[in-house]
This record gives sequence, structure tokens and C-alpha cells, in this order.
Amino acid sequence: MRKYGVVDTTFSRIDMGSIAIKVIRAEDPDAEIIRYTVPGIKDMPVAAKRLLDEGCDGVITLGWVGKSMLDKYSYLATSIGLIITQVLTSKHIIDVTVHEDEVNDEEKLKDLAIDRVTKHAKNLVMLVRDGRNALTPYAGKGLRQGYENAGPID
Ligand SMILES: Cc1nc2c(=O)[nH]c(=O)nc-2n(C[C@H](O)[C@H](O)[C@H](O)CO)c1C
Repeated sequence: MRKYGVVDTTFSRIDMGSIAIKVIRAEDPDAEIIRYTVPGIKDMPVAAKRLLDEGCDGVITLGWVGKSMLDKYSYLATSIGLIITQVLTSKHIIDVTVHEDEVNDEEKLKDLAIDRVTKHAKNLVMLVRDGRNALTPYAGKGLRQGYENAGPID
């Protein structure tokens, strides 16, 4: 049975973990989903590693980055940690990150988060369930998560 890991944080201002679980459940109803909530983004790599070590086939992390430079540096550290963890385990960690200053309207920020979580949760299922060519039909299509697709340059 396929197993997915969902890592989210208490720092986040939107319950993205619940959204990810709902989407994964809808896309892959028979799979097991394990959730692991940590205080913030810098705690996500170890949570993802533990889930992968426990047999998850892939993980999605739901991070929220504040507006300060310190927040941005924290995300850079997190991103490096998540990439290293993927290489060490040879498994995907789809990193969903919302930057609080991406848009200056909280309703738009919520819509952005929901769109980004939904699309990347589907990406995770496709990669884990259907493999490395599951997304190939979309290669070069300029897909975006959190806002309109940029579209292909023909
Ligand atoms: C500066 C900073 N910024 C963020 C952030 O933007 N988003 C977030 O989720 N967490 C942040 N944190 C907290 C760290 O990620 C971590 O939770 C603590 O350092 C405890 O290990 C810190 C310390």
C-alpha cells in the first residue's frame, strides 16, 4: 500500500496540512497518509526524513515564510535541508511554501495557498503512484501553482 507523508507547521497561518490530506485522499483513496506537525519550516527536514525512513513513498511539506529577511534566510536553510533529504533518500519531498508577502491581501493569500497545495498534492500523487513520466505530458507547459499558469512559449 502506498504511503504519503504530510509535514506542516504551527507557524503557518493557514491549515495547509488538512487541505493536502483531503486532496491526496481524493486522488489515491486506498493510500495511507501520515501527518507530522512541527513548529516551523526549519523543523520540516527532520520530520520528512523520519516519515521517509518509516516507509513513506513521498512527502509533501507545507511551509509558511514570514516577511523579514531572517524569515527568508530560514527558508533558504530549509530548502537546502529538504533538497539534501531528497537526495539522501532518493524520494520526492514536494516543498509547498507560501511567502506571506507574495500578495498583500489575506483573502488572496488564502486562495494562493489553497491552489498551490492542491496542485502540488496532485503532483506528489502522480509522481509516487504513476512514476517519472506521469508529468511528462505537461512538460514545457509553463504550469504554475498559486496563480495562473504562465503557459507555453510556442
Ligand atoms: C526566523 C524564522 N522564520 C520562520 C518562518 O518564516 N517560518 C517558519 O515556519 N518558521 C520560522 N522560524 C522558526 C523555525 O522554522 C523553527 O521552527 C525554530 O527555529 C525551532 O526549531 C524562524 C526562526
